[in-house]
Amino acid sequence: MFPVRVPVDGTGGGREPADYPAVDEQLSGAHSVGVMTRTSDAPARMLPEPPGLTADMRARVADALRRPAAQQPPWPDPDAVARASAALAGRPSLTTLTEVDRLSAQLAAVARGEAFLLQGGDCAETFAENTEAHIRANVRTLLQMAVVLTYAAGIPVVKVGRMAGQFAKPRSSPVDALGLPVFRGDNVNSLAPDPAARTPDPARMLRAYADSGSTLNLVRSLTGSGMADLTRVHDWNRDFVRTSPAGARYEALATEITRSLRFMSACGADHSALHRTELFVSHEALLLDYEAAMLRVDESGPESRLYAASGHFLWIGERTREPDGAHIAFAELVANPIGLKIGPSTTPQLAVEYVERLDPHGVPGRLTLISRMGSERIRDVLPGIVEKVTASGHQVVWQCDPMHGNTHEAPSGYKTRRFKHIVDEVRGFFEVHRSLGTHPGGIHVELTGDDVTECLGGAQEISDTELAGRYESACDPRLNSQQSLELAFLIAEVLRG
Ligand SMILES: O=C[C@H](O)[C@H](O)COP(=O)(O)O
Ligand SMILES: C=C(OP(=O)(O)O)C(=O)O
Repeated sequence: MFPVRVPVDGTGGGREPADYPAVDEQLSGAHSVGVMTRTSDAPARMLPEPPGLTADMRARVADALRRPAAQQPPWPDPDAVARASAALAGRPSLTTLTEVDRLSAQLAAVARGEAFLLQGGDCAETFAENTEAHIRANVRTLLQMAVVLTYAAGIPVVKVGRMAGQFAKPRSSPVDALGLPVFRGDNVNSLAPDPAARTPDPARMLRAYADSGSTLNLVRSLTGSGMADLTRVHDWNRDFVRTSPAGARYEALATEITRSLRFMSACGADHSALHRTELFVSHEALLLDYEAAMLRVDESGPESRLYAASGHFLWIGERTREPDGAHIAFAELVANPIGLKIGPSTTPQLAVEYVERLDPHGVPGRLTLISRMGSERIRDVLPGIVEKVTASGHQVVWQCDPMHGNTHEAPSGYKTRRFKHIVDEVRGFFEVHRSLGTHPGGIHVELTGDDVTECLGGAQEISDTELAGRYESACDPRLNSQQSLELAFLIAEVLRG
């Protein structure tokens, strides 16, 4: 057993790191089954260990989880958390280390400048929206974008969905505009504006696990079969070009892709890669009770390896990247490739510290630095970081999240983002890398294949008064399917110079 201490921070209850007892103190009684230890003022829960955990792993996990953790829910009933964690720990892994290693190899290629990373999906997945239609639409949009980018970049595109686990959200305030406890994602509480529904309920973690499993099942099936067929995906893009108000601009590129596909077909090229693909899944490693319960040990190789079986790629968010905190320490533990969001307050020195911590062995692609600076800051802040990290010798993946630094409140009261700011941040990202001779490795976007009205502008010219029409995000505004495709075509133009 190892203890999980989940302190709450300013957004959930307020405890100082100094309040946490030393790990040895927490470990007392650690080996009795089902134990929950408590100190006078804070609960320490005991988690069942994954089979195969070595003594060294146990010590490192315990060390990580005793650290202060921001953005954790104020669970009202620690016993219920312990029960949910124990149930999760006994469930099958959602992902295998073989899959995770395959993604790592592909990210190494991105870090070397030989591939491009496309990552996208909902801001927050929800149980209600976890339908076949929604998942299909998101997968389809990612595949459509990937075809355009692959053609324009002339290198493979590694595809990663924000899906099958993106159920926990960090928030700016512990209460919402109604004075209710804020919605923290469906694996914590419910979006319904009701005090009971907003009370954190650990049983939701089991539902999140089950929903992640069913999403993954569909994703594996869709991408392994007809849906990923290149000709079919390109036909959808031709529909976009035909129907989008911006279509004329992209017609020439779409026609070039059509010709290339015809050429390949005429040559008899019928490689399986033209008919299927692999879409990996990712989420923010935010909710430590869930992530710790989903740790698994893979004993198939010469050495046992600890990995997060909740997804393929996990990232640490802007609000939880405290260097001495639990989230960074958790990321250090696992064999999965890791992403780290870096906002405009990140200094080059701090970026290098993160890189040394999270990529101690200098493995290309082990770490993806996801800049989310905002369109106004990226050209000033990113160059110093790229220069210093490059000089450190580590080969990271440089990825641009053009969403999170460009959020504002519209006069209508909706949280939104302007398409032109999103495009401008992506352009800034490419400019910075071009001027430094480094590889602009990829993009990370909140999107949906549904026809929502959450971001302003784009060729559809969504206006403030239209936001209310289909504003369906449970948290932040996403690009809709047309805006996503438009972004892909615009990036294709940039890639082709
Ligand atoms: O997705 C990112 C964050 O969870 C989100 O921007 C926080 O939103 P808030 O400021 O409404 O809490
Ligand atoms: C919370 C997120 O982003 P950030 O940590 O960059 O704010 C997110 O990508 O869901």
